[in-house]
Amino acid sequence: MTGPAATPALRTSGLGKRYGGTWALRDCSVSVPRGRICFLVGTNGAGKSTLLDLVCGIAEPTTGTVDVLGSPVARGEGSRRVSFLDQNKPLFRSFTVDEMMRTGRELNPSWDASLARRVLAVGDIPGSARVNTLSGGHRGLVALALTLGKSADLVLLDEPLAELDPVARHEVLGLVLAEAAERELTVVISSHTLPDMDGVCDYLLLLNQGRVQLAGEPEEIARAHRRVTTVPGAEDAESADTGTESGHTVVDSWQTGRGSGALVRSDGELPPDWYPERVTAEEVVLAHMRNPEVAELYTAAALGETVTQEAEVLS
Ligand SMILES: Nc1ncnc2c1ncn2[C@@H]1O[C@H](COP(=O)(O)OP(=O)(O)OP(=O)(O)O)[C@@H](O)[C@H]1O
Repeated sequence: MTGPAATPALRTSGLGKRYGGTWALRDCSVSVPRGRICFLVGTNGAGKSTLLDLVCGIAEPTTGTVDVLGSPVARGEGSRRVSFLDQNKPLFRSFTVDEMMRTGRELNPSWDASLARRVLAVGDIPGSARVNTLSGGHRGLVALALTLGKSADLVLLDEPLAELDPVARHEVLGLVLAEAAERELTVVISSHTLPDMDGVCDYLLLLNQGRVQLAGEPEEIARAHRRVTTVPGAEDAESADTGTESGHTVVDSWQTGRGSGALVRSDGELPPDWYPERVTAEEVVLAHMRNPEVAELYTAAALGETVTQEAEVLS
């Protein structure tokens, strides 16, 4: 594919951010195609907010570049095509909800009042309510209404669901999904709630200690892994040879009552006395979160221009 549709929504190349002596993000080279709902996951301090700050130009990279919808991002240069919901959900607290929405409309020529209203309706939030009288979850919905109302092509949401109850979370994700289906909207959602990915997420970015560890379509990533169990006397999954020569990598392993278990990345045959089962993307993410030393894995669509030599690529 060539032309604008082939231009990724987001592309980073060798992107890094150092604060003092600490790299918050390092060697990040990934591509997110347009029209995806991408979950950005990782343990606390993994670099998720740092990546979002770099993508929307709030922070300046120490190394590398970011391109959004084919154009390079420069620090402080907000784009009408990108909308960002900060983790702290900044709002004018003395404004009413209606006044906040009016501000959104005045600042954004392509303001989508209907979408903003639908987000507020999730919490039944009255327009006359003052922001400082709302609950944390409802303030989050007001901030989300402002972010989605901007009608941007790339929406970055930093932990938008954290304070929402499960029903509201489900409804908000439904709205995002419907909006993405209707136009070629790309949404990057930073989240710690892995079950929320199910049925919504069609792209996954896992950061671990400031590095990309998994990137691409969750089904492909899940298909590249197996949960194996062994019985007493079989080759122990915990101490098995791993690496490219053996055709599989043990990502995580544990002892069971009768043998051992492991989550393995495999592109070859497994030992005959290992019993493999399919896994979900959520299980794969959890296993990698616990094991930051495991090499990166990219699907073909996620591959940036430069990746480290150890990285594995699914074709
Ligand atoms: N302004 C800053 N000054 C110094 N260090 C920072 C700054 N911002 C982030 N960091 C550090 O960078 C690392 C990554 O932080 P970041 O906020 O990006 O992580 P995160 O994945 O969003 O975490 P969480 O899930 O807890 O929100 C952390 O070690 C953090 O302490």
